[in-house]
Amino acid sequence: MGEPGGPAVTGPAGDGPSRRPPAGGAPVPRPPFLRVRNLRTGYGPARVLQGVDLEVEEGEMVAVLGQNGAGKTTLLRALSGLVRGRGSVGLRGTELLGRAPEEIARRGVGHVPEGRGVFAPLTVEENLRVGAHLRPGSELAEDMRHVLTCFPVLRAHLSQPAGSLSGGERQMLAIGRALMARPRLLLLDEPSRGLAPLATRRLFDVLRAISTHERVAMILVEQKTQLAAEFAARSLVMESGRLVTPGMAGPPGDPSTQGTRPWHGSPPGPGTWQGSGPPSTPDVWQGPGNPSTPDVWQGSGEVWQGPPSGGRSAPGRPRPWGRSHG
Ligand SMILES: Nc1ncnc2c1ncn2[C@@H]1O[C@H](COP(=O)(O)OP(=O)(O)OP(=O)(O)O)[C@@H](O)[C@H]1O
Repeated sequence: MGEPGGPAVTGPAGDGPSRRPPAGGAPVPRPPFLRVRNLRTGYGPARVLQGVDLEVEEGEMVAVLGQNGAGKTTLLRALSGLVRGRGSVGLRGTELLGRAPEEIARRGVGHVPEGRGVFAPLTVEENLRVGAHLRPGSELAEDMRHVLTCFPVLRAHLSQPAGSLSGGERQMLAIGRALMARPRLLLLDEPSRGLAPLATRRLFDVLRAISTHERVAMILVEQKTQLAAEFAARSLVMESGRLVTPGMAGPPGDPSTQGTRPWHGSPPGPGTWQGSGPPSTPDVWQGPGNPSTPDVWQGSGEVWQGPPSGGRSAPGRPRPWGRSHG
């Protein structure tokens, strides 16, 4: 069951990274397009997600990698409301947890599940129309044109049953059907499954173009890790029910986050925290030892040693801890 009374997600939706500053003041950071906090869920007594934290910006493609059974599919299901979660999932400032899957879809979340889910007896065109059932009819022709521009190969098969398509064509149809709903966030579960490397590259090219030019955020669950990492703006790994960034060091003494990022919580002692990332995807470091007064470190591709000996460090101001190595 979701937690409607969970942490409030506030702030207006919009395009830029920050709101207009109050007269004479610094810009107020806008909440990220998607902000997931401490998301937990499972199946019956089995806990799968143990506290996922994730932020995705508008138009950003994030790859989620990890071992079989790590919980990647479960994460996508929780985000689209197919399994109930606890914690917080904020989309453009609106809490999604506790809402029905159809309402989440209506709010702009498209989910392409694993396995090329298409309606095999329906034609390609009928499948696409089904995808548009949440949208006004007058836009259907325009959306259809758009999808066929993204996946021109489907045009030749419009009146053919979807069940007769090749694996790659079915995958394109499944994604095309999701696009018909004009999602702002697209959840893609192993879209490359069964595709040859060249076909995967072509598909990822199309996805990246959609994310870049139409500002559709994407969470791409993939087993083809290298290729996914090449196309995505960021890669995260599902580990022990949490999302971590490969190659980043957490606070020493915390085995659950050792060598990983992001990390939230009180550090057990001075150590090294490594962060990186473009300014549009700030890294948050909370501490030291007092979660109520978080320090915010905004990533700049540098590596900083910490934690600070005390006090807060605002972005752009000198930090009380030094740069260690780059
Ligand atoms: N419907 C379900 N009922 C019970 N357990 C489930 C269900 N779906 C998944 N699980 C279990 O939840 C855990 C996570 O599964 P999930 O499918 O999310 O992993 P995954 O990372 O996507 O794996 P893969 O890469 O193999 O697809 C696994 O242990 C799996 O057996």
